[in-house]
Amino acid sequence: MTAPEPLDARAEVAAAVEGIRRLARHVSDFPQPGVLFTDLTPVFADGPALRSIMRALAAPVAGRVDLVAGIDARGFLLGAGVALELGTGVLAVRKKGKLPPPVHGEEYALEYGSAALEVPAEAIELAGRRVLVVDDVLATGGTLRASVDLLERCGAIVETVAVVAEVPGLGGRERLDGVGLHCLTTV
Ligand SMILES: O=P(O)(O)OC[C@H]1O[C@H](OP(=O)(O)OP(=O)(O)O)[C@H](O)[C@@H]1O
Ligand SMILES: Nc1ncnc2[nH]cnc12
Repeated sequence: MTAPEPLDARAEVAAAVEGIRRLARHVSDFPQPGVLFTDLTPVFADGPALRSIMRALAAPVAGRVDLVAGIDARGFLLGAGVALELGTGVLAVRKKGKLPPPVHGEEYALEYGSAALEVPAEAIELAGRRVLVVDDVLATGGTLRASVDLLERCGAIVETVAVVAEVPGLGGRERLDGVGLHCLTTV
């Protein structure tokens, strides 16, 4: 049996979910036919909702991580705020070609295409670091699976993957089998 979350974490999750449900936008056939796109930018533009989200993502791992990894690009909006809540630094996990060499990289497929993510190979010590990975949306799980694999290849210990919203029915949760997943809500 897992220990219950502290009361304040539950309150933050409830406030965050209310903001997400109220403000998230769903757009058909974007960025390509057949995709129902979940746009969280109106949620992040709301001060109280953004604050609740930062706190809700941070609370379960307080004291258990020493680095937050934000995924390019929407995960960047969350990464720095969550890191400030936790008192850690933030790592930008960047799309291919944005970081100077040397880098470690990982290719992946997502709901509407393929891409690659990179982190610095030497400039930041990742071996033994306990990392919280944050992003806005979990869909097929390709992005977060690649992020976890990349960070673990660099010697990091991924404590938890935290996302604001999960798009159900695309296999993302299954793709992250074996990884601690904290998802605030489904959309
Ligand atoms: O679970 P998946 O199928 O991998 O999809 C989820 C990813 O897709 C979106 O990013 P996108 O690649 O569109 O990049 P962006 O943040 O630059 O818009 C989203 O921010 C996640 O990172
Ligand atoms: N349906 C979706 N909505 C928002 N972001 C996504 N990334 C991948 N699939 C997505």
